[in-house]
Amino acid sequence: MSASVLEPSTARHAAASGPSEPALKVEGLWKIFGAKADKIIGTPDEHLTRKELQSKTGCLAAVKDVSFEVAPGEVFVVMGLSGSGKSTLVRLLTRLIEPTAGRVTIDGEDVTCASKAKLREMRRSHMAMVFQQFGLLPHRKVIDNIAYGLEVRGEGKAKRLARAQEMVDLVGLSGYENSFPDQLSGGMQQRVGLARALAVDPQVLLFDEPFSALDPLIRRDMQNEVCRLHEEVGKTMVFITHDLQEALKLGDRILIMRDGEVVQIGTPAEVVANPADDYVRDFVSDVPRSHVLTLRYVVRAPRAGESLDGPAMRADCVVRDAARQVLESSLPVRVYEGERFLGVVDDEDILRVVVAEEASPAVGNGGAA
Ligand SMILES: Nc1ncnc2c1ncn2[C@@H]1O[C@H](COP(=O)(O)OP(=O)(O)OP(=O)(O)O)[C@@H](O)[C@H]1O
Repeated sequence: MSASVLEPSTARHAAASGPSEPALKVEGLWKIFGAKADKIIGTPDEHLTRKELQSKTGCLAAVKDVSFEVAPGEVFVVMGLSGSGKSTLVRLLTRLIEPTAGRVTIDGEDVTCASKAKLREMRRSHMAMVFQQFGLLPHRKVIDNIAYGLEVRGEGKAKRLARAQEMVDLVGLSGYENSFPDQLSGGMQQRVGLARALAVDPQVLLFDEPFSALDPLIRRDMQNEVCRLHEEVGKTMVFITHDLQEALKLGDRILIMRDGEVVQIGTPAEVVANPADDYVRDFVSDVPRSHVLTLRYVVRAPRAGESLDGPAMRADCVVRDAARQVLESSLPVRVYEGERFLGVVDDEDILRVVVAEEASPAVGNGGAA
C-alpha cells in the first residue's frame, strides 16, 4: 500500500460533507440469467442461495437485490472474488445488460426506464466506462481515440480536438498524440482509455477492473494516476476490482460482494475495523491496521485530571499519519470531528494499534463514532 492511500481526497470530504442528491442510486437491482429468470423474483425462490437456486431452477442469480447510493464526487469501489457479480453489476448500471428487476438512477435520471434514444444520449453524456481491455480503435491515432466520444456526440472537429488535447495533457500523454495504440505500452494505452472517458465530461465514470492486466508497478502508477485525476477533476467514480489493496487505496467507500449479494458497504476504516462477517474478516486479515484506521477508531474519553491542552487533530486522520505528532506531543492529542470534540489519543493508544497489528491481525474497534 503506498502512502497516498492515506491522503484523504477532496471526495472524501465531499462525500462526508452532508446529504445531497446522489450521483448514482441503485435500488433492489437483480440480474438472474436463465430461461425462467423473470419468474423467480417475488416467489420464495428469491431467498435461495445462488447454488440452491441454480440446482432447483437452472437459473443463476448473478446480482441479487443490490442497493447503494454514491455521493457526487465519491469514489465507490465494488470488490469481490471472481464470480461475485461485479462485472454484471457495472454493466447493469448502463444497461449493457438488462436488469431482471430494480432501478438505477444517474444524476436523477432513471436509467432503467429510459427509451433506447434516451439511453444512447445518457451513455454519451452522463457516463463513461474504462475497461480492462482498453477498447481502443487500432487504426485511429491517440488524439482521435480520445476525441471519439465527442465525435459520436456530434461535436465539431476543432472543438473535439481541442478538448482531446486537454485530456492528452491531463493524463500525461503529451507528445504521443499521433501515435497508434499498438505503439504504446499497456499503461499508456490505459491512459488513453482514461482520457477518452474523461473527454466527454461524464457525471459518472465507471471502471471495470481497468488495471488487472497491467504489471504490478504500472498498476500502482495507474492507481496513483486515478487518485491524482480524481483530485483534479473530482468526478464521481465507480470502480470494480477484485484487489483489496486497490479498493482500500482508491475507495471513499467499498461495497463487498459475494455470490451476487452485498456483504458490507463501508469506508476502508469501517470495513477493516468492523468486518461484517468471516468472509470480510478473512479479506482484511492481512491489512496493516495503522495504515487504514483513523483516529476515530482509537479515540477515548479523557481520564480524570488528564490535560486537554494538547494539539488538536481531525478524526479522519489515519493512525499512521497521526503517529508522529501524537508521539512527539507530551500531552494527549485532542480529536475533533468538525467542531465536535470526540476525545483524546495518546502514545499508548497509537502503539496499541501498531503493536496489535504486529502481534495479531484482529484489532477491535476501540471507539468507533
Ligand atoms: N451471460 C451469462 N449467462 C449466465 N451466467 C452468467 C452470464 N454472465 C455472468 N454469469 C455468471 O454470473 C456470475 C457473476 O459473474 P460476473 O462476471 O459478474 O462476476 P465477476 O465478479 O465480475 O467475476 P470476474 O471477476 O471473474 O469477471 C458468475 O457465476 C458468472 O458465471
